[in-house]
Amino acid sequence: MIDEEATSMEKLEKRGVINTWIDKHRSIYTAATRHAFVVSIRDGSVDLSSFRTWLGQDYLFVRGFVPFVANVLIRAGKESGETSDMEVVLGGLASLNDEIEWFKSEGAKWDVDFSTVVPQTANLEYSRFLEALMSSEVKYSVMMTAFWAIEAVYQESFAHCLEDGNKTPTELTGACHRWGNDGFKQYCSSVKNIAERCLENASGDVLAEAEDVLVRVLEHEVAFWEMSRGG
Ligand SMILES: Cc1ncc(CNC=O)c(N)n1
Repeated sequence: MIDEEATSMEKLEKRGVINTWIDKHRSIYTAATRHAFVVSIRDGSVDLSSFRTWLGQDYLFVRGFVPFVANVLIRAGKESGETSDMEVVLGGLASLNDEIEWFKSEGAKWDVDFSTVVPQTANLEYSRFLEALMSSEVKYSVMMTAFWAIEAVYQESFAHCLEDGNKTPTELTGACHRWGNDGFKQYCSSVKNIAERCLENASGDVLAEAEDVLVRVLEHEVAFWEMSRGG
């Protein structure tokens, strides 16, 4: 092999398989991270009834996401060769504890009574998908890829609402900071590194499954944002 080829292959490898998949599925990735609802928060045109719908549905989602993350934590403790995996996931679980409290105070602020919120189809379908991922048959690397994608969509979306030139209404910056802050970005990057490390040793079949799961997360995220349109 000529040197030039070796160098470019090395570069390709270092880029990581997740970035390669994101490039390959760029349109759905952009649809998930730059949805009209998110863009409307950033440009200040957001309809408050849409925000309230999202808030109620996301509260229900997060309650279902906790057992999923707890499952990831258990798998990290059992199956990962690296002790730090468990610490990263535990950090995520701890922030979900704060997050539920945040949702409650936000619910009171926007007069959304969570006890009467009914999960919509997109939410139920997303929960069912998470349930399926908790099966012991799903490989740790696949689960970790899904976990990263779920977190990364929110990080990328809400960070966009805080970028230069935003007109995000002050009363919505709390939500944006929750997922758009640098600590959450760092945490997503740690989860991505774990997923990448696991995928390095994965078989072709497992890689194909992880890629499929990544795309399905993005589709569920788009459908989730879409619920806010109903107001
Ligand atoms: C639908 C959805 N996807 C991802 C997140 C972010 N993770 C935890 O909060 C979220 N809250 N909701």
